[in-house]
Amino acid sequence: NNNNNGTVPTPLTNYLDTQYFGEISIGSPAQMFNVVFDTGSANLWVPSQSCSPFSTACFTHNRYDASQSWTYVENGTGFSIQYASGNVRGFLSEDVVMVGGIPVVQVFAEATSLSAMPFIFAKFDGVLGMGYPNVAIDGITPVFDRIMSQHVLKEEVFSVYYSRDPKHSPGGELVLGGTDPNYYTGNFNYMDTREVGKWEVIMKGVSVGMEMMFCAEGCTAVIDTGSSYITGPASSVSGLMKTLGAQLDESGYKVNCDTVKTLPSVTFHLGGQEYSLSQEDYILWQSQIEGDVCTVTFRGLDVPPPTGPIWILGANFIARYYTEFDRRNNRIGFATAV
Ligand SMILES: CC(C)(C)OC(=O)N[C@@H]1CNC[C@H](C(=O)N(Cc2cccc(Cl)c2Cl)C2CC2)C1
Repeated sequence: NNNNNGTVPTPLTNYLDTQYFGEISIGSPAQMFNVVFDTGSANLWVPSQSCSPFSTACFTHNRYDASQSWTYVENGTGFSIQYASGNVRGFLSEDVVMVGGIPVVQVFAEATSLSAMPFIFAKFDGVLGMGYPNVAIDGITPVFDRIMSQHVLKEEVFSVYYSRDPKHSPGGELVLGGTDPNYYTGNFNYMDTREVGKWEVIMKGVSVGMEMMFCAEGCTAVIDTGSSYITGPASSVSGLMKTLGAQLDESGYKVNCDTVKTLPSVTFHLGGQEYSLSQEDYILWQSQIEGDVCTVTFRGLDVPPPTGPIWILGANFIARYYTEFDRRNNRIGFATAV
């Protein structure tokens, strides 16, 4: 619903503070899909009606049926994405995609095979990449670029609000064309992207409490709306966890819930500003039968050069800092989220 001031809001659902997704439609008549708006990638894919019966992850999600859409255009080019955590394979199709009520004729991928890991845990059906065209696989023009070329947006930016409380409604909001003052306070602090073509910035350090501990000589931080957590080089994260007294077990780093209130804040030095996360921002506190479990929402991930070493600031960072992605000026802005 383009409320005529050139900004288009899409409400997001928050699933356990780890998955934030919104609804789009593909085809005529509209076939609905829940997608993650992912700044770390630049392709749109959804499960296909023709996915293999052995792909469990496919059958537990909404699937696109080309035969039911009269605006479908065949393409058939092969498609595959290799994620760190799994892979997606399929073929390209073209149809009308509606995002926030804006129609675009879009080339997207019909996924015919989805690796069970991690997609059986996905509450969303697919991914709508909000990255730059040069990140797009098969050189497909991304959705946001197709929307920008329609000149319907007030500004060539999009903004993301992620709620921190799964009971809060809405669980989040994507705004195309501007920002939503209902979800942030104070001013935006902007920093240029490290290079044109990726939603990443130069980070000047990571401190724990008052002590600068990592990335003191500078490193790269990817601002990734499609990642649940914060990841950093495995050696740095394990050093950080030792400082927090966290133990690594099969499902991540855990701390004793009794110690949570004494934990130090972790601060990311970006663009001349300090962005701190306190313990309630980076601890996932789950009350379970056998007692409370407190997970530290940081993960070690070694991304090989030339891309890495990098830190990835995901949903738990964005939930604290409302984020504006500015394609006009190739910069990212942060304001304190409400
Ligand atoms: C190189 C290239 C392939 C472009 O890299 C990427 O696409 N990199 C993507 C960067 N953003 C996060 C993406 C991701 O990890 N998932 C999986 C995921 C994330 C959170 C929770 C769940 Cl359940 C899942 Cl399945 C996609 C859903 C966004 C990978």
